[in-house]
Amino acid sequence: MAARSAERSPAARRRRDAVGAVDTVDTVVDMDFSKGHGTENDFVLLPDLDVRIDLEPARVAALCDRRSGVGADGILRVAKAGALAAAGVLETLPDGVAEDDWFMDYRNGDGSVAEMCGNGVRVFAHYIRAAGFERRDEFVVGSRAGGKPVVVHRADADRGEVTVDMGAVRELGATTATIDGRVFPGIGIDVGNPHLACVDPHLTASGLAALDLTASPGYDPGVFPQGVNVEILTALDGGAVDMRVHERGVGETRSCGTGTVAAAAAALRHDGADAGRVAVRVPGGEVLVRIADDGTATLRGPSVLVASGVVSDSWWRSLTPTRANAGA
Ligand SMILES: N[C@@H](CCC[C@H](N)C(=O)O)C(=O)O
Repeated sequence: MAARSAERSPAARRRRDAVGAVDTVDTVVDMDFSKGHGTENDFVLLPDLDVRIDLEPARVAALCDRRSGVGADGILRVAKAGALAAAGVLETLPDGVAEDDWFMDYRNGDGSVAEMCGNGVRVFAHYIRAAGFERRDEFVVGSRAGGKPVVVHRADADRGEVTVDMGAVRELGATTATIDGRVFPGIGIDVGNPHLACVDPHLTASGLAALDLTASPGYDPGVFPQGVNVEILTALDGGAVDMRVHERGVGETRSCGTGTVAAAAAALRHDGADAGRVAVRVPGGEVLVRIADDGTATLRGPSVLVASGVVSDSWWRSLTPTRANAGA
């Protein structure tokens, strides 16, 4: 997966040096953060317009830890795409992303980088509006999977509602997932990041709720060499499905935006349709997915900003003694 190896590449370092950009190691003091969620898929948002925060994996994991950190499924660094490229965080600007576009620099809770996060884009867009960084209702949020146009329907201090143009939904073919000791047929789906969506027509909402998703589902690494997010769902009934998800780099989460798009595509395909509108119920709420005839999708749903604060500078520096505390 290109996005994972693009961090701090020699080419990116050369460009950063050429433009005299700041290094991202420990030049930030007392980091501001906000905490938000989209259907209970929760994130720590780090406004970092000058790209000074060193988001090395161990620090991301520590910040996301639910007992010893702030606690979240992932981190959303808030910056402009051009600033991230200048700092060497992005090697190149992804398709459809301009230097002046906002960029959601997403990290999973285990510190790994992922190409895209559908709920993250919704919360990111709500946050930059609520925080006053952006005034428009329609703009592009960059991700490693390309530019994602958003429409902000509502952006109050705490509540938001956002539609994301998720772009192309690409089927990767039939495969299986092993969940809770059972093998489920499913299809691989690329929504910018990899998914394996399994529709089980015999599954009821209560049967779905009873499945044990604590262990990582089994999958074919030949089909998903970079790992995969696995969705298990009921068949379409009255335009809606129930879904649970086990996310790559996180574990079970209460919602996954890209996962709901993959689930909607799989549910429609199971019904013999290519396009349509699907309400996807997840443990953390409900979102609406529309898949168009041209194979692109939109995702609409709520966003909530619940808190803001400051990360202790001494705690943050204590996380990486070899770098942050060198000489201290
Ligand atoms: N929760 C996200 C997806 C986050 C990335 C995923 N875990 C991966 O590694 O691909 C969403 O809302 O889409």
